[in-house]
Amino acid sequence: MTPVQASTIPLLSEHKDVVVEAVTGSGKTLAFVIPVLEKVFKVLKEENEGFKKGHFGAVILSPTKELASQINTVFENLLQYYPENEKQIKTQLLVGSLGSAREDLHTFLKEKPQILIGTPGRLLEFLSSSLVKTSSCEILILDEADKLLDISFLGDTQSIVRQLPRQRRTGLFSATISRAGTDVFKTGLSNPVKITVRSDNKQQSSVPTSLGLFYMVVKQQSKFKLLLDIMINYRYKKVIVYFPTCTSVTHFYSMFNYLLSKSDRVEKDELKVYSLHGKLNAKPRLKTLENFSTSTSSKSVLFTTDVAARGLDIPDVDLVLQLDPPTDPDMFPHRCGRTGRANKVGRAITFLSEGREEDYVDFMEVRDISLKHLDTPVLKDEFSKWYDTTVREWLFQDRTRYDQSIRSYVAFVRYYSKHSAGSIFRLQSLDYKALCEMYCLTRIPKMPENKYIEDFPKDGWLNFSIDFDKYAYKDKKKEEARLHELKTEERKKERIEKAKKKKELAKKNSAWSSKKEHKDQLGS
Ligand SMILES: Nc1ncnc2c1ncn2[C@@H]1O[C@H](COP(=O)(O)OP(=O)(O)OP(=O)(O)O)[C@@H](O)[C@H]1O
Repeated sequence: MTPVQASTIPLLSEHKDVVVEAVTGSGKTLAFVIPVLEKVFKVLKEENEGFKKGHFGAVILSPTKELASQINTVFENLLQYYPENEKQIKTQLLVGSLGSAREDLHTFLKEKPQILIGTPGRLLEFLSSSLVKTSSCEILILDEADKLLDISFLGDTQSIVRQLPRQRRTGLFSATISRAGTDVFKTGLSNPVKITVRSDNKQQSSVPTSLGLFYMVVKQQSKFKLLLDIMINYRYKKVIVYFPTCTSVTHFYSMFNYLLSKSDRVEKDELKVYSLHGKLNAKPRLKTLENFSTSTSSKSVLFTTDVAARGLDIPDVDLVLQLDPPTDPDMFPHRCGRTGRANKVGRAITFLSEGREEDYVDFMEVRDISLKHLDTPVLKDEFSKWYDTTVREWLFQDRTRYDQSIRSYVAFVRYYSKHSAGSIFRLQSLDYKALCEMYCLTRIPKMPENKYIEDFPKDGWLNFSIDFDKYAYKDKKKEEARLHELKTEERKKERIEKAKKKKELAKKNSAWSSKKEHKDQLGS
């Protein structure tokens, strides 16, 4: 057993509620999976009939579908070794958009699972059915409990807690549970034992010693270029890259694939890219995660957002790279903790934009997270030129890409304004022109934040311009609509121009005729 398992399993299996804080990758999942199995096993042994129809014995709550699915897999892996002659223990995964709530209910009544694993929204919907009886529930687990108790989930989590019997065990788990403060008691804990497992390095509170935390100071416009350079030139095998928003994942995923296809420094299929974010449906999300986890390419990289920051246990990730720090500093150790798990060595590198963002290092130090400086690799001129040309080539192939760039840029500015460390990540200090360059924009989009831009270029145009009238969509229907709109616009302009000319002429004529009239009057 790992230390957290050795401390937690005996307590939770017996009669204690627990609040467990242990570094990322320290084995918290098995620390609750085993007690849950023991509790269910006891009921099956002691009561001949087992659980009555519509009843279940345990609930495990997780903030994301991916994590819920992973926990379900850990149960399934263990249950493979469960004796066949015993009454079978079954689990059911309850997460939104995998199937309908009705289908979930149907499966529950048919399969009679004793352990329910799900996300708060779907679980709440499920429990609201009169066919589901909660009175036999023996144990409730909140994995990533501080997240489940934050503002986004608290309402649902508490509604679930209220529906379960008071006489039950409760276990709260997270690498950052302290952040939840006294909110932990909103889960109906009774006399809990707090278990804390820190890293050997006393200075790091929530990440293990095997995980090296680094930062690089990078020019805003070079971030993605640098990422590509690192992916091509360094020997990392499995990498997770955190992007600020869902739109930026989509945008850079497409761009990255194009750059790879055009690069003569990467063999075909040598480097495989995956994308995962919260705006994708549950099925493709889970599939992507599985494909990335089992990828056999010599290098694999997952572009994602905070949706894949907590709890995910993907084997052999050796680098986590953050293009920008998360808006919530509590997310930082979770993102980094996707590598350096279970005593394996891992590295997490965070890009900080040159200037004020460098203060983030001291800010994290106060939170017991020490980041070491790494020299930023120098990009070769030849590579840089190739990158710029290839990116423009990609951009001009389809106008949709430009629209996407604008959306990503705007979403980034919104994201930036949400940083809880507002004195470091200031909208006033953002280098908007460099940001436009990174997001492949030739013109600064109209936004209220433009007031912070010194030397605002004429009409917002940056170093190169595009003839937007000729910039086409690849999609035929979209292009037809654009051309139609363009024509309508041209006609409208012509009409306005004509009307203007007519008015001017009328004015001229009236001036002339009134002058003539005046002269005539003088003459007479
Ligand atoms: N007793 C053990 N011996 C060896 N490996 C273990 C043991 N317990 C767990 N592991 C492995 O350690 C890895 C990390 O475990 P787990 O995902 O439970 O970590 P965690 O503490 O929940 O991390 P996080 O805070 O990121 O959610 C897993 O791959 C798991 O299989």
